[in-house]
Amino acid sequence: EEGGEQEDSVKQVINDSEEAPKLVIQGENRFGFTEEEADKIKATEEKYTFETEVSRLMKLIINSLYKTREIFLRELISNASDAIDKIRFMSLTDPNALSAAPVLNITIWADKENKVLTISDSGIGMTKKQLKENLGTIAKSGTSEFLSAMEDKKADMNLIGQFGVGFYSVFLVADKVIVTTKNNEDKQYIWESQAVNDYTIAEDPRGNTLGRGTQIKLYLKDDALEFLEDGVLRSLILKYSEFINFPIWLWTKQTQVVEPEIVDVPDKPEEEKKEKKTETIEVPGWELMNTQKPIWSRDPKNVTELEYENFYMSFAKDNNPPIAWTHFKAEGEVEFKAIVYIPSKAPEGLFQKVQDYARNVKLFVKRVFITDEFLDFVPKYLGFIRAIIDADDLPLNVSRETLQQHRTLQLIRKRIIKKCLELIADLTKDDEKYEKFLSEFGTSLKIGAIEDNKNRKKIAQILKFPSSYKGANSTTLDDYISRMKKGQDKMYFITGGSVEEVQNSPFVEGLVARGFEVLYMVEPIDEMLVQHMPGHGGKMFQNVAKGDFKFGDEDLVESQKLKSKFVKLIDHMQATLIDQVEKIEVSTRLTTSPCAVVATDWGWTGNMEKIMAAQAFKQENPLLKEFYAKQKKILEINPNHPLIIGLFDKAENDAFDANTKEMVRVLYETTLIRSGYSLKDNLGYASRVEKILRTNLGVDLNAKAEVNVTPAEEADKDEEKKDNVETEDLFEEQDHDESTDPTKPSRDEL
Ligand SMILES: Nc1ncnc2c1ncn2[C@@H]1O[C@H](COP(=O)(O)OP(=O)(O)OP(=O)(O)O)[C@@H](O)[C@H]1O
Repeated sequence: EEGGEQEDSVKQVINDSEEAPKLVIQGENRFGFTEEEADKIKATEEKYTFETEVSRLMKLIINSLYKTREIFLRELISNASDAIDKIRFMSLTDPNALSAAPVLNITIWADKENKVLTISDSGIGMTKKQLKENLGTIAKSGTSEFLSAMEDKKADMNLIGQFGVGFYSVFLVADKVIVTTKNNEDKQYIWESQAVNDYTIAEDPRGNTLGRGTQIKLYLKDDALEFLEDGVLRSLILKYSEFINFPIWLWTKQTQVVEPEIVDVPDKPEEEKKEKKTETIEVPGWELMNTQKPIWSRDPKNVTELEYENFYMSFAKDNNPPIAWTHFKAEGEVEFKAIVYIPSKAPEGLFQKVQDYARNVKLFVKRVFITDEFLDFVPKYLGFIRAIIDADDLPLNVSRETLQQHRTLQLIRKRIIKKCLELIADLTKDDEKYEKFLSEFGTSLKIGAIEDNKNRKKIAQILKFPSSYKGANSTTLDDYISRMKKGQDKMYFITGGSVEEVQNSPFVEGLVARGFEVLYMVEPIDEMLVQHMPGHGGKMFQNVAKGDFKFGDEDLVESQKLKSKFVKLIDHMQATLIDQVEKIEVSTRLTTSPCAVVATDWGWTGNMEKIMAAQAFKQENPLLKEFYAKQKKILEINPNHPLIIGLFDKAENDAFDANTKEMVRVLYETTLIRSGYSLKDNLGYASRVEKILRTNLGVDLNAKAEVNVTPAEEADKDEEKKDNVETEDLFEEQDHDESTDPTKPSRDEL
């Protein structure tokens, strides 16, 4: 039988060569099946259709012109390693788990003659049920988004592993794939697919040849034969196996030096004996491709930056190197080694719960992978970190569920959180890096300051905000405090939608004119932050858009005088804005703006109103929302502004007519917009502005635009009927098609 010879030679080399590792080859390495076996498979195989999403994915993969198709190997090696991790974990509590195939390894064999690449592992294998679930459906959520992004060419095939569909990348290079698998709980099965809509599963007529594990045979496409070349394969495996904790063996031809037989003829001179040259011959055999010494167990002094980066990119399945990391050994109460990484980019959907487990922390115990299924190992706000923890003293016989509650793990958790915050604090020393970090994870830190009472102080020290002093760059609160003016006892801030918006806010101008610095809180979360963190470093925050705000340099007598001077105007304005405005005050804080709308102490600022309108709040308590929305506001007028002086004159001269009232309304509404609020009556505002425009242009207030429009024609009833009949025919035709052509999708599927 074809290939049988090769199988023999495989074994021989391993047994005979002194150099050969002690290795039991998992599974059979024959090519194909005997005719009898093939017939048996044909007769017993069951056909299944791929889930729609799998077919969609497959279509994308098959038609992909993706250049780096090599990633299929990364995915297969990673799956093999996961499968071995699983059986090794089981063996901790079940001594018989490994007996069917005690040696844990991954083997890769390129068969040039038959154009087949085989990857085998002695991992956990799959039962028939798991085969169907794992290689026929897509379990993980988020895949749909990946598919849409791929279809719109917005995503990269490289990301495939992050979406739990890495296996299907085999179809980048193969047009037929056969998976043979044996799990301890079931028989050996064969899964086969030619990347169309269906796949088959059959019991293996050869029985259990694997012992335990999975063998994947890729029948390579003609344009993918390079992956059988020794050089190509070798460099790829080296690239992807560096951080795999199990031996990966590649079937290669090794060069061996053969010493010439020296026949000791006594009368020949020594030189002649030496002339006989040594020969080199090529011997096929298994070659170990990785060293499997986990990077975290090495001395940090001997690990290069590049190694740390590559390790991160490999285990986190991230294309970008991390922005920072810390590698440490904890001693004392609890002993463990860990590497904590901060990615350079926030993962997709950081604040949404896409999966049950974040899978961002991998726990090993004495180098044995235990789990990455933790429910919030670190608090959610630190959910972006990636960590590897290898503990020495954790009980291995507890279930994964109770493990998380274990005291030792709780201690580890505390240490990891502390280390994370130290790592971030360390980042602050490098301005450029820290700004980059904040643009990705600044919101996370603020959530931390809100939620993590214990660490709030620490987090507050590393928060940064743009300010009137720093412009769009940002300042820490401590730096802000160091620049506070004499007698200033509060940290001034304003909230809003963007730096540009708040920079021009009427509330900021008076402060900036006096030389005070104002913090710009332009993220929606900031409103919540100041509620939970009322101050820092002994200084309270002060919202400059709130009604009670005072500079401290106000002249009470002067302001009383102004109030009496403007009383008539205030009365007129108050009467005009009776429904919207609680009171009107003569402002001391305005310099360049005519007026400003401020929130009462308990009312919402414009920014808060917008946030609440956009959030789930509307479902929670509509009554409360209405209450806040109806809160009347305070209108401050600038006594020095020409517009206000103009209105003042109208009031004093008893000329506060309907037209003036209309202008007051428009002025108020424009001020609402400038102060960050949204209008309740957009149409009313628009028509008031139009009226002012008309008046200024001297156009008749009631003149209408003249346009000629042709009314649409009435539909012809008879024609319509005919059209419908035609459409029905079309459906009938399709029905007919379906019944004759089984490859076409049914209407339901469509
Ligand atoms: N060599 C294997 N041995 C045992 N099970 C496997 C093997 N390869 C794949 N599987 C099973 O098939 C499932 C799907 O594999 P796939 O690579 O598509 O996604 P994944 O490995 O779950 O996701 P990710 O790539 O994010 O780890 C795996 O979760 C695993 O249960």
